[in-house]
Amino acid sequence: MNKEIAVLGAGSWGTALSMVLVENGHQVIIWGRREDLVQEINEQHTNQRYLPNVRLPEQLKATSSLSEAVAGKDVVVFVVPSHSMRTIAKQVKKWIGDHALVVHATKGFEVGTGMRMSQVLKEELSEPFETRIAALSGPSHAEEVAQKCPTTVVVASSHSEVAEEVQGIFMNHYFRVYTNSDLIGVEVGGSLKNIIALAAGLGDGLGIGDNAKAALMTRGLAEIARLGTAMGAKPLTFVGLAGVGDLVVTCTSQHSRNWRAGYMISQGKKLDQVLHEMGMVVEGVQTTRTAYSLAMRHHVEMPITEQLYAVLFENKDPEQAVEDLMRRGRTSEWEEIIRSW
Ligand SMILES: NC(=O)C1=CN([C@@H]2O[C@H](COP(=O)(O)OP(=O)(O)OC[C@H]3O[C@@H](n4cnc5c(N)ncnc54)[C@H](O)[C@@H]3O)[C@@H](O)[C@H]2O)C=CC1
Ligand SMILES: O=C(CO)COP(=O)(O)O
Repeated sequence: MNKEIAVLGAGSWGTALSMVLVENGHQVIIWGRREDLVQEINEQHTNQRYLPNVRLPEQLKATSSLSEAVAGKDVVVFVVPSHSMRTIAKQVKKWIGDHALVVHATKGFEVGTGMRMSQVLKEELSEPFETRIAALSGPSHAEEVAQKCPTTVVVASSHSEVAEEVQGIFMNHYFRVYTNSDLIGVEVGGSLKNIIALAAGLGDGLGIGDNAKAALMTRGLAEIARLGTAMGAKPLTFVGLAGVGDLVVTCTSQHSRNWRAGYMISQGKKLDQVLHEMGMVVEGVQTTRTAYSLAMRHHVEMPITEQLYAVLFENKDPEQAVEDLMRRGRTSEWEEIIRSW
């Protein structure tokens, strides 16, 4: 059945997801902060800054009013950067109808608390949304979804009927949606892969080779799974779309902002300059900070994250970071993961 849907966040991902939803016959309104962007979407049917050279469907409406966006909607999709999730949730809670489904497609944790996005939403929206929150994640660059390239994602909720309802709303012939009951694993996998993508971009820029990149991805997955399981995730989730799937695409795609940020740092650019030049959200930077402290809180080793933290925030020489990773003490490949099962 067709739904009335609000998409909050008119960046690349919010715009691409809105296109999917319009394609599926839903009535979609996208909320953006900037009036000029809202006007561009409504009048030119483009979003040149965040999704260049894409023609948006004329049925897609945009607004800069949060109340207009969410009031009376069947589904509210949050696609704002993680740093603004709580503020936006606080602002909209008085307008979201009691019957609405809440979905988020954001990859990251709340800075300071280390909370997952569904936890932030639960805390802000409270009853009666406790059971009606789902997370959408997986290997899905907005640029390719907007071109209708075959894409698979996963929607997770602790309530299977919620995940299945969201699956039905988003799924179509080029956007295949799987369900998963492991909300923690899906959110943690989608967030932590950005750290490894940054490291992969750095490694590629330093020219450390394909063997090293395969090592970063594989050992990266091991540390993602280690922290994830310590946080309550199911290990199998990390070999699924929100784990290895998203890790592969983000470490290898030309579209990845996290990979590009790592590459630019390897060329000697300072972090501030990289973020300024990118002009888009690079979630992996703050996620590195958060994962670094979550690893301490949960007493798990995350050697790649620790080295990236030192490069990003303590001015460590990236080549030294690679050397230090290679000189770590001997260990067994599966020891820690098996211990955490
Ligand atoms: N771009 C992609 O291919 C994908 C992105 N994501 C995730 O989606 C989330 C959003 O990313 P994108 O749309 O790519 O970002 P983007 O960089 O393309 O756009 C960011 C949007 O957020 C808005 N924004 C920035 N600060 C804000 C604030 N304080 N309050 C409200 N809005 C604010 C900007 O105006 C802009 O509309 C991120 O967590 C990202 O990791 C997930 C899957 C794919
Ligand atoms: O999460 C993404 C693809 O699945 C987008 O990654 P970037 O933010 O690195 O572009």
